[in-house]
Amino acid sequence: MDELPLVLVHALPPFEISFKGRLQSRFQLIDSLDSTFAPHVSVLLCVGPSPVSSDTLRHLPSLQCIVGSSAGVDHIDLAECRRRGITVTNAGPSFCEDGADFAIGLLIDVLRRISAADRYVRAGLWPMKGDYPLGSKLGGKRVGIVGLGNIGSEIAKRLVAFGCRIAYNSRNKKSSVSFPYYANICNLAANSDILIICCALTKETHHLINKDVMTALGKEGVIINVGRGALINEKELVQCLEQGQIRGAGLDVFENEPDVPKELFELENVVLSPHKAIATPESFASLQELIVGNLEAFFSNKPLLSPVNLE
Ligand SMILES: O=CC(=O)O
Repeated sequence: MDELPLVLVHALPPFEISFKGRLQSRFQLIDSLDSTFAPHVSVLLCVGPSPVSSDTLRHLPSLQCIVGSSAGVDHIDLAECRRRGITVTNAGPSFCEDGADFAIGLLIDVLRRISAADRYVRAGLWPMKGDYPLGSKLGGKRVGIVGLGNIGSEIAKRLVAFGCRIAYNSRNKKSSVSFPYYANICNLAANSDILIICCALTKETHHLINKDVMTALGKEGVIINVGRGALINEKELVQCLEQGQIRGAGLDVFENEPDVPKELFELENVVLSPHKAIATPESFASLQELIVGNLEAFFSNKPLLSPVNLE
Protein backbone atom coordinates (compact mmCIF):
# COMPACT_ATOMS: atom_id res chain seq x y z
CA MET A 1 0.00 0.00 0.00
CA ASP A 2 1.23 3.56 -0.77
CA GLU A 3 2.30 5.54 2.24
CA LEU A 4 -0.29 8.01 3.43
CA PRO A 5 0.61 11.73 3.14
CA LEU A 6 2.11 13.20 6.31
CA VAL A 7 0.14 15.81 8.26
CA LEU A 8 1.49 17.37 11.43
CA VAL A 9 -1.29 18.19 13.88
CA HIS A 10 -0.56 21.29 15.91
CA ALA A 11 -2.83 21.51 18.92
CA LEU A 12 -1.80 23.42 22.00
CA PRO A 13 -2.71 22.30 24.60
CA PRO A 14 -2.95 18.75 23.16
CA PHE A 15 -6.50 18.26 22.05
CA GLU A 16 -8.39 15.23 20.85
CA ILE A 17 -9.59 15.88 17.31
CA SER A 18 -13.05 14.42 17.20
CA PHE A 19 -12.67 13.23 13.63
CA LYS A 20 -9.19 11.80 14.06
CA GLY A 21 -10.28 8.37 12.81
CA ARG A 22 -11.52 9.86 9.57
CA LEU A 23 -8.29 11.80 9.08
CA GLN A 24 -6.19 8.74 9.92
CA SER A 25 -7.80 6.74 7.15
CA ARG A 26 -6.37 9.21 4.62
CA PHE A 27 -3.33 10.81 6.25
CA GLN A 28 -0.49 9.82 8.51
CA LEU A 29 -0.95 12.13 11.49
CA ILE A 30 2.06 13.26 13.50
CA ASP A 31 1.46 15.10 16.70
CA SER A 32 4.81 16.52 17.71
CA LEU A 33 7.22 19.07 16.33
CA ASP A 34 9.95 16.85 17.80
CA SER A 35 9.01 13.92 15.58
CA THR A 36 11.75 12.73 13.21
CA PHE A 37 9.17 13.31 10.46
CA ALA A 38 8.81 17.04 11.23
CA PRO A 39 11.55 18.19 8.79
CA HIS A 40 9.67 16.43 5.96
CA VAL A 41 6.18 17.65 6.76
CA SER A 42 4.56 19.81 4.07
CA VAL A 43 1.21 20.39 5.82
CA LEU A 44 0.39 21.53 9.32
CA LEU A 45 -3.15 21.09 10.59
CA CYS A 46 -3.59 23.83 13.15
CA VAL A 47 -6.33 23.00 15.64
CA GLY A 48 -8.17 26.01 17.07
CA PRO A 49 -6.11 29.04 18.04
CA SER A 50 -2.88 27.08 18.73
CA PRO A 51 -0.11 29.64 18.19
CA VAL A 52 2.06 29.11 15.12
CA SER A 53 5.06 31.34 15.74
CA SER A 54 8.12 31.86 13.56
CA ASP A 55 9.84 29.55 16.03
CA THR A 56 7.32 26.77 15.33
CA LEU A 57 7.80 27.36 11.61
CA ARG A 58 11.57 27.08 11.95
CA HIS A 59 11.11 23.43 12.96
CA LEU A 60 9.31 22.79 9.68
CA PRO A 61 11.64 23.60 6.78
CA SER A 62 9.51 21.73 4.20
CA LEU A 63 6.21 23.31 5.21
CA GLN A 64 4.05 24.53 2.32
CA CYS A 65 0.58 24.84 3.79
CA ILE A 66 -1.12 25.47 7.12
CA VAL A 67 -4.68 24.18 7.23
CA GLY A 68 -6.40 26.24 9.88
CA SER A 69 -9.61 25.45 11.73
CA SER A 70 -10.70 28.91 12.80
CA ALA A 71 -12.12 31.96 11.07
CA GLY A 72 -9.45 34.28 12.50
CA VAL A 73 -5.80 33.47 11.83
CA ASP A 74 -4.17 36.02 14.14
CA HIS A 75 -2.50 33.14 16.04
CA ILE A 76 -0.39 32.33 12.97
CA ASP A 77 2.69 34.35 12.05
CA LEU A 78 1.34 35.39 8.66
CA ALA A 79 4.30 37.64 7.84
CA GLU A 80 6.61 34.64 8.15
CA CYS A 81 4.22 32.51 6.06
CA ARG A 82 4.19 35.21 3.38
CA ARG A 83 7.98 35.39 3.45
CA ARG A 84 8.33 31.63 3.08
CA GLY A 85 5.52 31.23 0.56
CA ILE A 86 3.47 29.06 2.94
CA THR A 87 -0.24 29.12 2.12
CA VAL A 88 -2.80 29.29 4.93
CA THR A 89 -6.44 28.26 5.00
CA ASN A 90 -9.14 29.18 7.51
CA ALA A 91 -12.65 28.08 8.44
CA GLY A 92 -13.91 29.78 5.26
CA PRO A 93 -17.70 29.71 5.08
CA SER A 94 -18.09 27.03 7.80
CA PHE A 95 -18.66 29.43 10.67
CA CYS A 96 -20.28 32.37 8.96
CA GLU A 97 -23.98 31.58 9.42
CA ASP A 98 -23.69 30.62 13.08
CA GLY A 99 -21.35 33.52 13.79
CA ALA A 100 -23.81 35.90 12.14
CA ASP A 101 -26.81 34.45 13.98
CA PHE A 102 -24.98 34.91 17.26
CA ALA A 103 -24.05 38.52 16.50
CA ILE A 104 -27.71 39.27 15.80
CA GLY A 105 -28.67 37.43 18.99
CA LEU A 106 -26.29 39.55 21.04
CA LEU A 107 -27.56 42.69 19.36
CA ILE A 108 -31.22 41.97 20.01
CA ASP A 109 -30.35 40.98 23.56
CA VAL A 110 -28.58 44.30 24.19
CA LEU A 111 -31.27 46.40 22.50
CA ARG A 112 -34.24 44.63 24.09
CA ARG A 113 -32.42 43.74 27.34
CA ILE A 114 -33.42 40.09 27.19
CA SER A 115 -30.71 38.70 29.51
CA ALA A 116 -31.15 41.58 31.93
CA ALA A 117 -34.93 41.09 31.94
CA ASP A 118 -34.39 37.38 32.56
CA ARG A 119 -32.27 38.23 35.62
CA TYR A 120 -34.98 40.66 36.76
CA VAL A 121 -37.73 38.04 36.60
CA ARG A 122 -35.60 35.31 38.21
CA ALA A 123 -34.64 37.63 41.07
CA GLY A 124 -38.37 38.06 41.82
CA LEU A 125 -38.19 41.80 41.09
CA TRP A 126 -41.20 41.99 38.75
CA PRO A 127 -43.88 41.87 41.51
CA MET A 128 -41.85 44.28 43.68
CA LYS A 129 -40.61 46.82 41.18
CA GLY A 130 -43.17 46.51 38.41
CA ASP A 131 -42.60 46.69 34.70
CA TYR A 132 -39.15 46.39 33.26
CA PRO A 133 -37.85 49.42 31.29
CA LEU A 134 -38.46 49.31 27.54
CA GLY A 135 -35.74 48.29 25.14
CA SER A 136 -35.54 49.58 21.58
CA LYS A 137 -36.38 48.25 18.16
CA LEU A 138 -33.78 46.81 15.81
CA GLY A 139 -35.61 47.63 12.57
CA GLY A 140 -34.60 50.98 11.07
CA LYS A 141 -31.28 51.22 12.94
CA ARG A 142 -28.13 52.28 11.11
CA VAL A 143 -25.63 49.47 11.50
CA GLY A 144 -21.93 49.87 10.74
CA ILE A 145 -20.29 46.52 10.02
CA VAL A 146 -16.55 46.52 10.62
CA GLY A 147 -15.21 43.75 8.36
CA LEU A 148 -17.45 42.63 5.53
CA GLY A 149 -15.93 39.16 5.11
CA ASN A 150 -17.65 35.77 5.39
CA ILE A 151 -19.28 36.54 8.75
CA GLY A 152 -19.88 40.26 8.13
CA SER A 153 -21.68 39.54 4.86
CA GLU A 154 -24.03 37.09 6.57
CA ILE A 155 -24.67 39.64 9.32
CA ALA A 156 -25.54 42.23 6.66
CA LYS A 157 -27.93 39.79 4.95
CA ARG A 158 -29.79 39.22 8.22
CA LEU A 159 -29.93 42.91 9.13
CA VAL A 160 -31.30 43.88 5.72
CA ALA A 161 -34.16 41.46 6.46
CA PHE A 162 -34.70 43.27 9.80
CA GLY A 163 -35.04 46.58 7.94
CA CYS A 164 -31.71 48.05 9.10
CA ARG A 165 -29.57 50.42 7.06
CA ILE A 166 -26.10 48.98 6.52
CA ALA A 167 -22.76 50.69 6.01
CA TYR A 168 -19.32 49.15 6.41
CA ASN A 169 -15.63 49.58 6.91
CA SER A 170 -13.07 47.12 5.60
CA ARG A 171 -9.55 47.15 4.17
CA ASN A 172 -10.98 47.95 0.73
CA LYS A 173 -14.28 49.04 -0.76
CA LYS A 174 -16.09 46.04 -2.22
CA SER A 175 -17.45 46.31 -5.74
CA SER A 176 -19.88 43.44 -5.04
CA VAL A 177 -22.05 45.40 -2.56
CA SER A 178 -23.89 48.71 -2.73
CA PHE A 179 -23.77 49.53 1.01
CA PRO A 180 -22.04 52.84 1.78
CA TYR A 181 -18.33 52.32 2.46
CA TYR A 182 -16.43 54.33 5.08
CA ALA A 183 -12.65 54.14 4.91
CA ASN A 184 -12.52 56.03 8.20
CA ILE A 185 -13.83 54.14 11.21
CA CYS A 186 -14.78 57.31 13.16
CA ASN A 187 -16.90 58.47 10.21
CA LEU A 188 -18.60 55.08 10.12
CA ALA A 189 -19.28 55.31 13.87
CA ALA A 190 -20.62 58.86 13.58
CA ASN A 191 -23.11 57.65 10.97
CA SER A 192 -24.19 54.49 12.84
CA ASP A 193 -26.39 53.57 15.80
CA ILE A 194 -24.69 50.21 16.13
CA LEU A 195 -21.20 48.94 15.31
CA ILE A 196 -20.69 45.22 14.74
CA ILE A 197 -17.04 44.21 14.88
CA CYS A 198 -16.16 41.11 12.85
CA CYS A 199 -12.91 41.92 11.05
CA ALA A 200 -9.55 40.18 11.26
CA LEU A 201 -7.17 41.12 14.06
CA THR A 202 -3.95 42.44 12.55
CA LYS A 203 -1.33 45.03 13.54
CA GLU A 204 -3.49 47.61 11.73
CA THR A 205 -6.78 46.66 13.43
CA HIS A 206 -5.41 46.21 16.98
CA HIS A 207 -7.46 48.60 19.21
CA LEU A 208 -9.21 49.91 16.10
CA ILE A 209 -12.22 50.65 18.28
CA ASN A 210 -10.98 53.19 20.80
CA LYS A 211 -12.45 56.03 22.81
CA ASP A 212 -12.58 58.33 19.76
CA VAL A 213 -14.64 55.78 17.84
CA MET A 214 -16.96 55.24 20.81
CA THR A 215 -17.38 58.99 21.26
CA ALA A 216 -18.25 59.28 17.57
CA LEU A 217 -20.79 56.45 17.98
CA GLY A 218 -22.40 58.39 20.81
CA LYS A 219 -24.44 57.85 23.95
CA GLU A 220 -27.17 55.81 22.23
CA GLY A 221 -24.62 53.64 20.43
CA VAL A 222 -24.24 49.88 20.81
CA ILE A 223 -21.15 47.79 20.06
CA ILE A 224 -21.21 44.08 19.26
CA ASN A 225 -17.89 42.21 19.05
CA VAL A 226 -17.69 38.71 17.57
CA GLY A 227 -14.21 39.24 16.08
CA ARG A 228 -11.33 39.34 18.54
CA GLY A 229 -11.12 41.09 21.91
CA ALA A 230 -8.08 43.16 20.99
CA LEU A 231 -9.96 44.86 18.14
CA ILE A 232 -11.38 47.04 20.92
CA ASN A 233 -9.42 48.93 23.53
CA GLU A 234 -11.09 47.06 26.39
CA LYS A 235 -10.14 49.52 29.15
CA GLU A 236 -11.68 52.38 27.17
CA LEU A 237 -14.74 50.26 26.39
CA VAL A 238 -15.27 49.55 30.09
CA GLN A 239 -14.95 53.28 30.89
CA CYS A 240 -17.35 54.29 28.13
CA LEU A 241 -19.90 51.72 29.30
CA GLU A 242 -19.56 52.71 32.96
CA GLN A 243 -19.85 56.40 32.19
CA GLY A 244 -22.77 56.02 29.79
CA GLN A 245 -20.74 57.28 26.84
CA ILE A 246 -22.22 54.43 24.82
CA ARG A 247 -25.45 52.64 25.53
CA GLY A 248 -24.40 49.01 25.65
CA ALA A 249 -22.32 46.17 24.29
CA GLY A 250 -22.61 42.51 23.35
CA LEU A 251 -19.24 40.80 23.67
CA ASP A 252 -18.28 37.27 22.67
CA VAL A 253 -14.53 37.97 22.71
CA PHE A 254 -12.11 39.63 25.14
CA GLU A 255 -8.53 40.82 25.18
CA ASN A 256 -7.24 38.27 27.71
CA GLU A 257 -9.55 35.29 27.44
CA PRO A 258 -10.78 33.63 29.54
CA ASP A 259 -10.29 36.64 31.83
CA VAL A 260 -13.09 39.15 31.49
CA PRO A 261 -12.82 42.58 33.16
CA LYS A 262 -14.73 42.27 36.44
CA GLU A 263 -16.29 45.71 35.95
CA LEU A 264 -18.36 44.27 33.10
CA PHE A 265 -20.07 41.82 35.48
CA GLU A 266 -21.73 44.73 37.24
CA LEU A 267 -23.16 46.33 34.11
CA GLU A 268 -26.75 45.62 33.10
CA ASN A 269 -26.18 47.11 29.64
CA VAL A 270 -23.68 44.44 28.63
CA VAL A 271 -24.25 40.90 27.37
CA LEU A 272 -21.28 38.55 27.77
CA SER A 273 -20.48 35.25 26.12
CA PRO A 274 -17.42 32.95 26.36
CA HIS A 275 -16.13 33.09 22.75
CA LYS A 276 -18.71 30.70 21.39
CA ALA A 277 -20.35 32.71 18.59
CA ILE A 278 -19.34 30.37 15.79
CA ALA A 279 -19.61 27.12 17.68
CA THR A 280 -22.41 24.67 16.94
CA PRO A 281 -22.30 20.94 16.14
CA GLU A 282 -23.41 21.94 12.64
CA SER A 283 -20.62 24.47 12.11
CA PHE A 284 -18.05 21.95 13.37
CA ALA A 285 -19.40 19.27 10.99
CA SER A 286 -19.05 21.72 8.12
CA LEU A 287 -15.52 22.60 9.29
CA GLN A 288 -14.51 18.93 9.26
CA GLU A 289 -15.59 18.60 5.63
CA LEU A 290 -13.64 21.73 4.78
CA ILE A 291 -10.47 20.53 6.54
CA VAL A 292 -10.55 17.19 4.75
CA GLY A 293 -11.29 19.03 1.49
CA ASN A 294 -8.35 21.41 1.98
CA LEU A 295 -5.97 18.55 2.83
CA GLU A 296 -7.09 16.52 -0.17
CA ALA A 297 -6.84 19.55 -2.45
CA PHE A 298 -3.31 20.23 -1.24
CA PHE A 299 -2.10 16.67 -1.78
CA SER A 300 -3.68 16.47 -5.23
CA ASN A 301 -2.36 19.88 -6.34
CA LYS A 302 -5.85 21.34 -6.65
CA PRO A 303 -6.86 24.85 -5.51
CA LEU A 304 -7.37 25.07 -1.75
CA LEU A 305 -11.00 25.51 -0.68
CA SER A 306 -10.55 28.38 1.79
CA PRO A 307 -7.21 30.12 1.25
CA VAL A 308 -6.48 33.24 3.30
CA ASN A 309 -5.34 36.28 1.35
CA LEU A 310 -1.90 37.03 2.81
CA GLU A 311 -1.40 40.27 0.87
O1 LIG B 1 -13.26 32.84 16.95
C1 LIG B 1 -13.34 31.85 16.30
C2 LIG B 1 -12.67 31.66 15.06
O2 LIG B 1 -11.84 32.51 14.67
O3 LIG B 1 -12.92 30.63 14.42
